Parts: sequence; structure tokens; C-alpha cells
Amino acid sequence: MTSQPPEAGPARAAAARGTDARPTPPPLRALAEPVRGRLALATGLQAVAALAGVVPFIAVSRIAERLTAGSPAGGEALWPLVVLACSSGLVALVCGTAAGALAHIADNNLQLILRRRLARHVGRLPLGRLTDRGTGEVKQAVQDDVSALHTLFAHTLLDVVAVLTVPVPALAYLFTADWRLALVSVVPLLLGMFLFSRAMAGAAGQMAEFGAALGRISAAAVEFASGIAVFKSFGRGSKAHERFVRATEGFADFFSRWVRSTLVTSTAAILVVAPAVVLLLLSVPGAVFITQGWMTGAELVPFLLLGPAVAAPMGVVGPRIQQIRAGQAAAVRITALLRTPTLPEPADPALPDGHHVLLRGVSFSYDARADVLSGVDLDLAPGTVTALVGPSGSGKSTLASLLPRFHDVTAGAVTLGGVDLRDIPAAELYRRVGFVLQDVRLLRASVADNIRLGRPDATDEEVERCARAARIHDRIMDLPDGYATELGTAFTLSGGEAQRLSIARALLADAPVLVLDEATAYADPHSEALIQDALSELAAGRTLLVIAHRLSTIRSADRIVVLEDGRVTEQGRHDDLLAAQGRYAALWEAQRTAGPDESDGVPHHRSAPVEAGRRADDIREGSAR
Ligand SMILES: Nc1ncnc2c1ncn2[C@@H]1O[C@H](COP(=O)(O)OP(=O)(O)OP(=O)(O)O)[C@@H](O)[C@H]1O
Repeated sequence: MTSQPPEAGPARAAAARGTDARPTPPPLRALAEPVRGRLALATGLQAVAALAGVVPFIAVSRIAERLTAGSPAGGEALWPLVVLACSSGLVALVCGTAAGALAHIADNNLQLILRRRLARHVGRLPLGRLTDRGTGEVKQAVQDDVSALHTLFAHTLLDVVAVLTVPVPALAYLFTADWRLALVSVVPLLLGMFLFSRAMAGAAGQMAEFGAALGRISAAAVEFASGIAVFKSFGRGSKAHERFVRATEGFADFFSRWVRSTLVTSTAAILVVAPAVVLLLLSVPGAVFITQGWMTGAELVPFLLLGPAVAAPMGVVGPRIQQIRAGQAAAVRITALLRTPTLPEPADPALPDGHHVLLRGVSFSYDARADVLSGVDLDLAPGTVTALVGPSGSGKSTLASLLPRFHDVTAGAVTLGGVDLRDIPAAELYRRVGFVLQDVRLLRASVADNIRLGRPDATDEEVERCARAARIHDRIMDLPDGYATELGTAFTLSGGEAQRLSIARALLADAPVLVLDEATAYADPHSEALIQDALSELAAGRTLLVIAHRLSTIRSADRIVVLEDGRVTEQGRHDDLLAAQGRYAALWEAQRTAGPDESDGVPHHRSAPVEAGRRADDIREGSAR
């Protein structure tokens, strides 16, 4: 067995993440890149639609002029204008519809691409990192933020094009008709722009807070949904929603403050560009112009038709700017999640030779400041059971999590079969290293599919064999549809049953190295005895690393490793460690005398001593059973 020289984790990670440091375009542009062509075409079509949409107004104005000019123009002189109005109206309709359809197709494509990218990326994140980030954040990116981009690309983009396009030809025409009244028609537009910019002052910061507040609601909603059972089980069902309510109240407070602070200016802005107000604004000077003989009634018509069109698009500016900012913030969050470093795949992959696990000089820190583990050396020989014990917070779970690469070491190395874990392709690693955690997660799928998770191609016979070995077969047969029973809908299993099902899952996956977080509390002695039988099956012939909360269960482990403050302070067999009268002996004594409910930081279990005694031999001697 050879072990590779320890190598600094951050250096390797930095090398693997080298591409992340490259300068990138702004998040929104970068995310839209795959559909840029379609969006550009949609934008062009929308501009044509907006331009063509102005033509019928101009044509109608000309018709009015000719009809009121006194000279009987005759149908022939009017028909070309009618045709022009109709055909440009048709062009506007066709181009506008095509632009909308194209933008929606592009957006639909983008949503699919982004959701796939996010799902693939989240699936490649280190498991430890994923639990740190929280499912709320992932849900927000995958669902809410992608939806915000939908609003932006499928709707806002086209509205903005129309807003910017329509006033230009309309104003150009009005200036050719009468420059004095054209200047008046610009007033609502300028006033609207001024008031909107006042209303939007500081909106960047507010939008950031808006996004953050929505994020808090998202996280609290997920926590609320997943934690309500725990709250209820402790008779605090009414407390479960407190954080969620606080988050929504915080959002409501923030939003009403924001709305109040901009209410007057934004209402004024909407008012000055409202068609009725614009018409009034133009009619009064128009009437004066006519009575003074500066223009004819017919010459006023284009102003009445196009004047509102010049200013009206400003009415949609406010909400559109908010949508743009929301889209930008969503793009930033999506990009941040997509740029979260994934578990680096080895540049030079290697396959382990055997299943000997070695830890050499292993240190680990969650925050790059304080080490949670320091200089840990450990040797897990194939087919042996190693138990990690120590006070709460000493680093047992952290150490165990390094084997399935929930995290990568910050110094030193963990090797499997002589190969650094970081050089083993993820799929190969997970075929060899399995884990059974206390917190069993079952999928909304059939019992059989839940067991098959690690080996989807397993036959029914293999699934049943593992379920029998895990002492869960009889319970499954009691379910209405046996192995086909869907979990999580009509049926949920008890904690102990779920634990056994997860053991069946691990048995089927058949990883030779197994990390086992020993559950601290099972429902009843009978259930616990079944679980211990199942665990015995699982332990047989495997390299087992057990996070032991109850010392009585690991008395006969091949090696007991005592962790304190992230360092290995003792290791050996139970009897030897007791004889050494060191820390383990003290922990043992404390747990033995403290009674079933307490210990000095070593959580343990309320069960009859006879059960505990039986368990002690069970894990070790499982193969004989
Ligand atoms: N995801 C995390 N981010 C930051 N710090 C963490 C994280 N998980 C654990 N820690 C810290 O690392 C230290 C070791 O925690 P760990 O869970 O490994 O201890 P443990 O011995 O398994 O405790 P217990 O027996 O209570 O489960 C603790 O100080 C804990 O607060």
C-alpha cells in the first residue's frame, strides 16, 4: 500500500478552479448568451412593429387633413393612405406577434438550459457545501430567479424596445407638422422621465434588499415545510412558522416603506403621462393655436392621435425598470450558484488498489480560519471496524465526512487503496465509499426504488434479499402495495423503519467502505434490536467507520479513536483504553454512571442495558449472525 504525499487542499482546489478566475461578462448577458440570436431577432421585430404601429396614426392624420382641407380629394387620393394604414397596422401586428413568440421560445429555451445547468451543477457540489448553502437558496435560484428571468426576457425586453422606439418617429412627424405644439407634446414625456427618475432614486439598493428579503422568505418557507414535524413533535407546532412569518412580515414592512417613500412621485409620474392628461395638455394650447389662426383643426389631429403615444410608454417604465433590476439580481444569484466550486474532478484520475483507508496529517477548516481537525493520522484496515468517540463538537462528524468527500481536506491527505480521494473520479469513489446517516432521507418513490437508489439496475430478488438482511422485508410486505408502495404520499415509515430501509439501500449499493453515523435514538428496544441486526449485516466484511454516540455499542470495535478538539488523543481497543485510564476510560465511566439520559457530552441512548450489551457484540460479530 502506498500513500500519496499530502498536498495542500486549497492549492489543489485553486488549480481545479482556475477557470473561475477568468474575467466574465456581466451575469445577465452571460446567462442569455445561448439565446442571444433569437432575442436579438425578437428585439428587431419588436422595433419594426413599434415603428409600423406609428404609421396608421400618421395616415389617419393625413386623411383627416385631406377630408377637412375643403378640396374634395376624392376616394383615389384617400385610398393609398387607407391601404398604408392597414398594411402598416398588419405589419405591426405580425411583427409584434412574431417578436412575442420568438422571445417566449428563446426564454423557454433559456429556462430549460439554466435549470439543467443548475441541476447538474448542484449535483456536482460537494455534499457538505450543499447542506451549508441550504435548500432555500437552491430553490430560489432554480425556481424564483429563473422565473424572474422569464419576465425579463419574454416581456420586459419587448416593452422596453417599444418604449424607446415609438416616441422617435412620432415626435419626428409632429415636429414636421408644427414645431411649437410638438414642443408642448414633449413636456409630459420629459416630466414623466424626471418624476420616474426621482421615484427610482436609490432603487438599486432597494432592489438588492427586495431580493434578499425574498431569499429569506424562500429559506424560511423551506425550513418551515421541512421542520414543522419536529416542532409539532415537541408540542410547538404554533412556533414552526415563526421564522417564516417574521420573514414575510419583514418583507411586507420593507415593501410598504419603499412604496410609501415613492408613492407621491410615482403616482405623479403615471398621471402626467396618462393619455387623458396628455390630451388635455395638448388640447388647451391646440385650441388657442386654432383660435389664433396659427393652425387648422385638421393640423391638431396628429397631436391628439400621437401625443399620448409619445408619452404613454413612460407609464410602463417604472415597473419595467423594477423587472430589469429584479432580473439582474436574479442573474447575479444564479451566476453565484453556478460559480460555486464543484467537487473538482481529478486532472489525472486514478483507481484505488484495494480499500485501505489512510488519513495522514489531515487538517480541516470550515472557514479557513479555525481548524476543526488538526494533524489527524488514521489507519482503517479493510474489514475492520473503527469507532470515533469524543465529546460533542470534537469533530467526529467532520472527520467522517471527509471519507465520502463531503468536504476536501485543507491540509494532509485521505487515501483509499493508495490513491488520494481527490484523484478518484466521483462515481468511482461513491461506488467504494457509502454512508448511512442518522438523518435518513427517503425519496417520494416506491419502496423498491428507494432501496435501488445506489444500484438502479438491481433485480427484484436482489432488492428483497437486501431488505431481508436489513430486517425490513416483513414490514414492507405489510404495506398495501408491498415493494411498489409509494413513500411520502399515503405512507411514511417510522424512524427506525426508515433507518433499516437506508441500511438495505447501503447493502444493495455494496460499497466496501462505509461511514456510519450511529443513530442516537430509536423508537423502542424491539426496533433498535432490528436495526442492530441490520447494521451487523452491513458491517460484515466491510471497512467501517462508525461515529459512536453510545460507547456501549462499540466496545468490541477493532479500534476506538478518541477525538478531542479535532485531534486524536487516544486510540486502541476498548480494554486497552480502559486499562490506560485516560480520556476514553473517563468517558466510559461518565457514561456508565450518568444513567441512561446523560453523559459528559457523549450523547447516548435510553435503552435497557441488556440491549446495549447485545448491540456491543452485534456490530463487530455481524458476519457470524
Ligand atoms: N457546516 C459547518 N460549518 C461550520 N462549522 C461547522 C459545520 N459543521 C460543524 N461545524 C463545527 O465544527 C466543529 C465540529 O463539529 P462536528 O459536528 O464534526 O462535531 P461532532 O464531534 O460530530 O459533534 P456531535 O457529537 O455533537 O455530533 C463544531 O465546532 C461545529 O460547530
